[in-house]
Amino acid sequence: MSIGVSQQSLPGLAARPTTRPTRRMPTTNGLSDLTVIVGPMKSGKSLELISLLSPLAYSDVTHRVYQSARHQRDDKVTSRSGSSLVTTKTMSLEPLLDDDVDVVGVDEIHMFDVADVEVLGTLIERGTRVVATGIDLDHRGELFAPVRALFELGPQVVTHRRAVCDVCREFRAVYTQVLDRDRAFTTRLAPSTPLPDDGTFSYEARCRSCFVFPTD
Ligand SMILES: Nc1ncnc2c1ncn2[C@@H]1O[C@H](COP(=O)(O)OP(=O)(O)O)[C@@H](O)[C@H]1O
Ligand SMILES: Cc1cn([C@H]2C[C@H](O)[C@@H](COP(=O)(O)O)O2)c(=O)[nH]c1=O
Repeated sequence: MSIGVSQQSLPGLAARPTTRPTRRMPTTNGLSDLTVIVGPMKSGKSLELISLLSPLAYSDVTHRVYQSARHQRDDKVTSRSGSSLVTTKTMSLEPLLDDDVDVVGVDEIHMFDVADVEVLGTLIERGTRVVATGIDLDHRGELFAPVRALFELGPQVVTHRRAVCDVCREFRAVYTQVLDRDRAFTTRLAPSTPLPDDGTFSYEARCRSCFVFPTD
């Protein structure tokens, strides 16, 4: 025979605390601990970052968006499709360690240093949700060191975006071709060299067949 007895009525059992934990985990639009968005230029990385983070402006979720100050095309995260985010430009992510927000967005992660990615790792351990975007492959077609460091943090969500190849028009561009006066720039610069987008070079999204790899 079973007798239905509520826990509260059992002698000797202390009443359960009804107060909530002090640090409330906010609802963050389904954001994981670390979300990484990569792909060539023009593949919609900024568009996706804006789509994920712009609704937070209407919520109680504390958040900030950073972009490398080495990126000179815009003064904030701006998608070619037109939308943008309020953004702080910075050379280093270290000052983020003095802040405590629920969500951090970082654009142009490939223009930061590996030490900056370590800062993101610390924030994630503290419970901050991080969304980082940038191009994964450099002018040589090789992985940027900070992007590699980001993958080594074990992101819960990785989105690899493709663009339309600016040469053959197939929707399979994974590389970014750097052009110097309309000709493929084939000099092999030092790994992870940030390149300006101020008119010095122009850039095309290209597929594996159309990308010109460095020759020297
Ligand atoms: N070659 C291309 N392939 C895909 N989209 C392109 C291309 N050229 C221009 N666009 C436009 O750019 C938008 C994506 O731009 P953006 O969000 O700034 O990308 P990213 O941040 O990856 O450089 C697309 O939605 C499309 O409107
Ligand atoms: C190929 C390549 C590009 N960059 C720079 C050029 C731009 O400032 C950004 C990418 O801009 P996006 O449209 O927001 O993707 O990166 C670079 O530094 N190094 C490179 O090899």
